Amino acid sequence: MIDDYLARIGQLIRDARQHRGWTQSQLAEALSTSQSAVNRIERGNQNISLEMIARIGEALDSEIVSLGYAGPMHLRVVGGRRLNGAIDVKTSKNACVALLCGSLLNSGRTVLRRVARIEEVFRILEVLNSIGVRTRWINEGADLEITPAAELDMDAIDLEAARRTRSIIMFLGPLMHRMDQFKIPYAGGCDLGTRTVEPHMMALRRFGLEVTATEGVYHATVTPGTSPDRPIVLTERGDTVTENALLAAARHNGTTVIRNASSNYMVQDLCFFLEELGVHIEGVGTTTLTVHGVPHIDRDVDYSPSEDPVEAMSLIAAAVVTESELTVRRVPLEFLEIELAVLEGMGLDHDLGPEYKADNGRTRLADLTVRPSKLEAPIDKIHPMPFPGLNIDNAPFFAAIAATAHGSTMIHDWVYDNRAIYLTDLNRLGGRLQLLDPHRVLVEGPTRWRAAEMMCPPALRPAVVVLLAMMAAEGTSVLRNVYVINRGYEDLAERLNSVGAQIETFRDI
Ligand SMILES: CC(=O)N[C@H]1[C@@H](OP(=O)(O)OP(=O)(O)OC[C@H]2O[C@@H](n3ccc(=O)[nH]c3=O)[C@H](O)[C@@H]2O)O[C@H](CO)[C@@H](O)[C@@H]1O
Ligand SMILES: C=C(OP(=O)(O)O)C(=O)O
Repeated sequence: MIDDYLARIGQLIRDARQHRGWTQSQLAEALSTSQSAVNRIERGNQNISLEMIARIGEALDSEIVSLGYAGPMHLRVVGGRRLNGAIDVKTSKNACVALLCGSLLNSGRTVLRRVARIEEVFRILEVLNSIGVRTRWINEGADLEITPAAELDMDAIDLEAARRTRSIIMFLGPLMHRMDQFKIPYAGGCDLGTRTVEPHMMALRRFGLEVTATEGVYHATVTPGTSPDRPIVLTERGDTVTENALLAAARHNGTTVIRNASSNYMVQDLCFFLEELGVHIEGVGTTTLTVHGVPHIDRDVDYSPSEDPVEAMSLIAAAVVTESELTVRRVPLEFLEIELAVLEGMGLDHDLGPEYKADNGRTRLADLTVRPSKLEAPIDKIHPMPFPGLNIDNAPFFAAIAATAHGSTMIHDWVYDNRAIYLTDLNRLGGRLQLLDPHRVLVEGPTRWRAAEMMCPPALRPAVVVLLAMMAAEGTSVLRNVYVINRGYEDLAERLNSVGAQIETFRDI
C-alpha cells in the first residue's frame, strides 16, 4: 500500500517534470539533491516527506503536487526526549547576507561555499535575481555561484522580497559605486521594534550618498568623487552599519578609516572576503578599520563564510534545556567566549576539543560537548554588548537556560524594544518569567515545562527559545507559522531530529 502510494507520487512528479521539460538533473539542482535521489523518488523507491513533495511542487510550479506549499509551515514537537550524538553548526546568516550584498562590488564571478539555505538568504537572492544578477546553487546545492550583471535593472526590484529583510540596507554601500541614482525599499525583518538606519546614512553621506525617504522607499543620490577626508566615526558600533561603510570604502579610490567599527563575526567574514577581492584592510578584529579601496574589482573569487555563533549557542541551549549530552561541532570559539564563561559559572559540565580553522582559514573552531548539569542562576544579570561582549542575539537563549537553572536570573536586552517581551511566551509552557519593563525579564528556575500549542513569536531568537522549551516539555506541542525560524536556521527540525529530537513539519493543506 505504502509502496503503491510512493510509486504514484513518483509518477506524478515524473509527469510534472517532463511537462516542464526538465531533466532529472535539473530538478535535482533546483532541490539541492542528487540526480540519483530524484530517480529513486520518481521510481517510488524513496520515502518522501510531505515537505519534500511540497518543495518539488514549488520547483516544478505544479499544482498536482503543490499541497499548499505556499501556506505557513508549522512544527509538531514531541518533547521530553534526550538528544545525543553530534551536530554541525552551519554558516552564519549574518555573514552570508553581507557577502551576498558584497558580491555586488565584483564584476567577476563570486562563489560562496556552504551558504546557509535559509529564508533570509533566499530573500536576498530573489532581490539580486530581480535586478539581473544570476545566482545558481552548485555542487549539489552546497555552494552558491553569483554571476554579476553588466547593468542592474533597479526598476524590476522584487519589492516583496526586499521588504521582508533588513539586510537590503546593505545594498546602499555597493550600489553607490554603480549608479548615481537608485531606489530601494525600506529595510524590513523581524518585529523587534524600531531599528535605526540613521548611522548608515551618516556613514555613507561621507562618500557622497544622500538618501531621502518617501512612501516606503529610500531615494539615493550619489555625488561622485566625494571622499571622506577624515575618519568616519560611527555613532554606534553596529554590525550592518560597519559592513555598509566597508562596502562603500571597498571601491572608494583612496584610504578610509572607520572608527568605532564592529569587530563582530560577520564583519570579520566580510573583511576576509573583501581581502580576497583585493581590498587591503588593516585592523580586522579591532574597532578601527583602515580600508585601502580598489575602484574596479573584477576577480573570480571563491570564499567560505564561517560558522554561526548564534546557531552554535542555539544548539548548546538545546542540549542544556533537554538535559542532554550533545556534541556541537564547528563552534566559532572566539565569538562565544563570554557565553561559555557565563555557562561555566552557572555550573555547565562541558568539554572543548582541540581548535581547528574554519574553511575561511581564519576563524577558530572547536567541537564542544555539553553534558547534563545542575545549573545555578548566574550571580550577575545577562547583559549583551557589541562584540567582544556577550552576543546580542545570544541573550534570548539565556532565558531558556536560566529557566532550567536554580534561582533567579535577570536578562537585560537593552538593544531591542520588543524582543524581551516575547520571551514571556515561555510562560505558556510553564516558565516563570516576569517582565519588569520592556527590556528586562526576571527568570525563575527550575521549570517543569509543559506542552502547549501556540503561534511563533514574530522574532527569530525568541521563536527558537520557545521551540527549545517545547523540546523539553513532555507531550506534544505545536508551534505555528515558523517562517521566522526558517529565516535564520537551515532545516532546524530535521537536524535536531538527527540527534534525537522528534519534530515534524506540517502545513495547512
Ligand atoms: C544582518 C545582521 O547582521 N543582523 C545583526 C545586526 O543587525 P543590525 O546591524 O541591523 O543591528 P541594528 O543596527 O538594528 O542594531 C541593533 C540595535 O542596537 C542598537 N545599538 C547597536 C550597536 C551599538 O553600539 N549601540 C546601539 O544602541 C541599535 O540602535 C539598534 O536598536 O546586529 C544586531 C545586533 O548585534 C543583530 O541582532 C543582528 O542579527
Ligand atoms: C535580529 C536578528 O537578525 P536581523 O538583523 O536579520 O533581523 C537575529 O539574527 O536575531
